[in-house]
Amino acid sequence: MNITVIGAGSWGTAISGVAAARADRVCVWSFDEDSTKGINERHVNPLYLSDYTLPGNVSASSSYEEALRGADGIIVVVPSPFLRATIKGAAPYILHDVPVLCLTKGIEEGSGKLMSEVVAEEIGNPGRVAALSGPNHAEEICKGSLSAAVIAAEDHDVAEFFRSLLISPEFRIYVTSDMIGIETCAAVKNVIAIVCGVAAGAGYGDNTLALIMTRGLAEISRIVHARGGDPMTCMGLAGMGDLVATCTSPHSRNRSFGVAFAHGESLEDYQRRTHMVVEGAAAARSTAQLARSLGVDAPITFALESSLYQGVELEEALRTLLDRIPTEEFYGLDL
Ligand SMILES: NC(=O)C1=CN([C@@H]2O[C@H](COP(=O)(O)OP(=O)(O)OC[C@H]3O[C@@H](n4cnc5c(N)ncnc54)[C@H](O)[C@@H]3O)[C@@H](O)[C@H]2O)C=CC1
Ligand SMILES: O=C(CO)COP(=O)(O)O
Repeated sequence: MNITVIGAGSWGTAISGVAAARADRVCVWSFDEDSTKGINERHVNPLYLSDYTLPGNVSASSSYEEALRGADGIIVVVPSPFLRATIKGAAPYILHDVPVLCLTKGIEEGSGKLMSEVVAEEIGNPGRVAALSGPNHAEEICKGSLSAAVIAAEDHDVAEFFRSLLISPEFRIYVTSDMIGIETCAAVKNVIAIVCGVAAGAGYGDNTLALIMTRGLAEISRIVHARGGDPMTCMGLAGMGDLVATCTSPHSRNRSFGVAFAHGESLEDYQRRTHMVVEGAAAARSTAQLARSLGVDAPITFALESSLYQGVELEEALRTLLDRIPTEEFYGLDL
């Protein structure tokens, strides 16, 4: 079986190694020529997870045509800001019935579309597109550290195809049909993780962290419900599981950026310094747009959006949050 992974960042590199255990051949499409060269010559991606040696049946290419030739299954894992353009470029080489699994976490700005919806729009035949999410820091997955994820698909056979490709004793994979739920959780938890980082950077304690995570989960649930997903999904791996991992882990780029932002570093400087994506920064804007269009109250997201993009000082954004009068613990959804 031949698998193509589109995207050679940290998660693309780690998932290539996971897929290589069952596939005969894995070919990674990489935007960066240095990654392509490193993987083909030394089985190492010099830009991401550079201390991880990929299995010998993983190769790389910067050509869509070459990377996608003969693919029996495709995994898409490019950061959300580049997803549509990348899939548009790859689409002519993707056959109509090949199953596709989307690992990107985000919401498209402007359209409010989920990542699998963007992929399906560009390649057609939406029933063959699935999504995977969960608490899965690439740094731990590539070391075989015990983890779990959930795959969502409309078509159970598509979910099973990818589950049997990726499952192992170290990587437990559950399935669900709630694509909206898991993909919305995946995008919005990154926003909440930045705010947790901001609070930690500003000197707040663990009670505050728990407060932001819990009210963040309520915010995510309201958006999932309004978008047509199942709020119970928020209690699972893609919801609470990933929220806990991202809001507390030193591996999280979103949390780390929040800490740096509280200390005065700009988003641009942080991304240049780390050359990694901070998905929650893009998601703060796209989630806020989506919440407004759905008429959902999303105060934590609105506060981050205002200080990242509308020139509102961080202290003022936090004060706006704290000035809210606590009322009913749950509102706006049928939990
Ligand atoms: N890193 C992780 O542990 C996890 C990441 N994810 C998600 O996976 C997705 C990919 O993230 P990472 O692999 O972490 O990325 P990364 O931050 O490690 O790397 C950035 C990637 O963007 C690529 N890139 C830069 N400019 C580009 C362009 N113009 N067009 C196309 N690609 C370009 C780079 O080549 C590189 O592959 C994100 O949505 C992220 O939220 C999900 C679970 C775990
Ligand atoms: O989604 C992730 C872990 O599940 C990765 O989170 P960060 O992008 O914050 O590192």
